[in-house]
Amino acid sequence: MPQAPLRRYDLMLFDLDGTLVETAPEICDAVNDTLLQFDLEPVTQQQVNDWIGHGTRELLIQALADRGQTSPEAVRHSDVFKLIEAEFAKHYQRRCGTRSHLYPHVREVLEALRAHGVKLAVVTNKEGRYTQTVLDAHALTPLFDRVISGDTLPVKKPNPAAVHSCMAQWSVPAERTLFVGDSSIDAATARQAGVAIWLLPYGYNMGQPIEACGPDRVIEDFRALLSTLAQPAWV
Ligand SMILES: O=C(O)COP(=O)(O)O
Repeated sequence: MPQAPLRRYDLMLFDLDGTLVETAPEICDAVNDTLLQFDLEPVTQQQVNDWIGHGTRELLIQALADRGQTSPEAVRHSDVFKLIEAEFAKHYQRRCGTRSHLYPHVREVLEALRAHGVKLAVVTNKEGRYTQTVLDAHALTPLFDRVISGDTLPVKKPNPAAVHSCMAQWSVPAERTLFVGDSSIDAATARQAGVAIWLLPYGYNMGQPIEACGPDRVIEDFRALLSTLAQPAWV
């Protein structure tokens, strides 16, 4: 009889920005390219870091509201926003891959998890057009079985729909599913889905300490995920 593979989880879901890839520097570049084009003052890297989490479109709205001294709501409903967003998309496309990089050991760990038969998915609030650009810039697309972006489903994180959808696709129960992220949004998503959550401390958590999110584990090093491969299902 073939032996069941030794692994604690059958499905792992990964946040993108701040978990797999450090993206903030080039997002900041693309935002500031856009602001400059529309005669607005630049924003700082720290502001951009703290705005990451609700999607790149939302981040652009925050930046425009901050620089234009208006509310995000006013930006969202302004006639010119569509035009500015289209320009931003061009800048981001151009900047993507110039100052982003995979965090240490990400590729080797994902490859090892795949080799052990773990299903891997990206669950990000980044819009699909930008997610694809980042994944392609770092040759990550072939490593994932599924990618769910902020606009793939009618709802985004912290709604647990993306997690439930992946669990249903491969018939994996909650106790065999792990979410890996960097923010309170990821923690809330995992909790609402009833799955375990491990957080990396080096990403973007809107300026808050990661321990405050109450994760099952904080892992300093991506290689900690490999420990799940040495465990039988009942651990
Ligand atoms: O683009 C964002 O703001 C968030 O992206 P993330 O969900 O991958 O952290």
